[in-house]
Amino acid sequence: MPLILVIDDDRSVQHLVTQALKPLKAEVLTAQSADDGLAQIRERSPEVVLLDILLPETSGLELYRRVYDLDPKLPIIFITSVSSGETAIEAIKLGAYDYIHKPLDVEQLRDKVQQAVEIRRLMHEPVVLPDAGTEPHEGDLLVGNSPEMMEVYKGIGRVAPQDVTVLIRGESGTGKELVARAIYQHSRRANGPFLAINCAAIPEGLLESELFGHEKGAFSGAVTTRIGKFEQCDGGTIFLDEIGDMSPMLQSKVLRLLQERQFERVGGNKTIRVNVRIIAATHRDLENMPEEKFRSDLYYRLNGFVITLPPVRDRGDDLLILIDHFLKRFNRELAKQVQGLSPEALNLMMRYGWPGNVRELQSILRQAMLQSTGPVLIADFLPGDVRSGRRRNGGAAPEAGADLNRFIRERLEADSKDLYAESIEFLESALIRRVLTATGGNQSRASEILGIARGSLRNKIRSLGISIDRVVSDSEDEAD
Ligand SMILES: Nc1ncnc2c1ncn2[C@@H]1O[C@H](COP(=O)(O)OP(=O)(O)OP(=O)(O)O)[C@@H](O)[C@H]1O
Repeated sequence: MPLILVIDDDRSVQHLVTQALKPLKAEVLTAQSADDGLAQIRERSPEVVLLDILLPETSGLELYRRVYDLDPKLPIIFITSVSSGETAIEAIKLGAYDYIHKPLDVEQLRDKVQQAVEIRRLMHEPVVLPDAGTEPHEGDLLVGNSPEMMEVYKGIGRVAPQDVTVLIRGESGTGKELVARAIYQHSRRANGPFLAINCAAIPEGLLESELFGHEKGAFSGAVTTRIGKFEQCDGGTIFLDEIGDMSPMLQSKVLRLLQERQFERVGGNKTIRVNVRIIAATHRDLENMPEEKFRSDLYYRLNGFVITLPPVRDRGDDLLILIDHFLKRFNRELAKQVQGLSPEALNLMMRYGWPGNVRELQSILRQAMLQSTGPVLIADFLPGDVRSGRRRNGGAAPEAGADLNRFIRERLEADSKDLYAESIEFLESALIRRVLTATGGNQSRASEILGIARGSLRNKIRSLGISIDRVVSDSEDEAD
């Protein structure tokens, strides 16, 4: 339950905030003076503070500085009136999270508080890299020790202390946000601010102003100047999630920021210089997007350091480790005593393609555990998609990327008598599909890469029953 503190001498504001935040199931603390507010911050450690900018005796800005000294990463939302708008801008420049005008709009208040709670979680909740199998007492553990995940941990370790831009790639739910947080927390900017923007979630027209701010009167509705996230995050780290969904016009503004560290607010002509580290993420295949969708110069600029998260179906036995990890966690959280999965349930989980990756695994296990009554989780509690053995992610991809170990294990369980030939065929099929995906179905290019004659590639494609159209359309689906 989030803990929110309101510091305002006006009891009607305290009451309104308490009522407004009820749907968030938040506990709301109230303070009428600066001293009371500071005392509660020390004693109760709220997650977000709503602070009246016009407090009697102390100015809100002065109190902000004192709160900042106590906890520089505590998100503060100022409650302002139109007449105190300039002070609010000042506060944002000093690093306050946001501000909201009186009379308070309940929906807007709820949204801002929710976002602030999330930002606090991203900044404070530690991401722990695996270390000799110990489970941390707090925070999120990055689970898995497949070679692909080892590369990810190595990448985080290598890039975090360097002050460079990072691009995190991977399908939805593979842990890109977790990796971004880990980089931030292990960086030299760990004590500075961290802000996250999902570029796909904000309408195109609003994103520019959200990121770069705007001047008063820049467009109808711009009644006051607004400080954008880049300016607010000066000295810190910004996580641009789903950067592949950003419009080309904004891409060029981001490119300039990366190259020259400067920009102008919307409708402004004053050049503003900032020092922000960008961590970007995408599930899209940026290099194969047409120029009018994603600028290649930005792609090359972002591509300096890339961390690629593999899909769960390509992580081999990591799936078992992830299942074990979430079983333990949900046993704790849901007060259950599930010890494991029945062989049938486990087999179905291993065969499933996990298109939603770790996030989907988490939610399926949680749902199943909520329903389970005994110590063993049986297949009946798994959703239809998993039970039906459908792979849901387009047919070719799991086969192309599937794990050899898992294949061998399944064939051993099936008591195969031709495992050598079956495994070679499996490998050949996966390899050829993968290379054809990379070349967009171009067989000449694929035969060059593979180092085999075009004729023998054609024969293999035929004998292995590979459909070029299918491979290409599946790779396009993945990019969508
Ligand atoms: N290796 C991992 N170990 C433990 N938990 C993980 C791992 N990877 C992801 N998770 C968990 O899975 C969920 C999804 O992760 P996250 O939000 O980082 O994915 P994402 O790639 O950013 O997703 P999207 O592209 O949809 O935004 C989170 O709850 C995260 O904590």
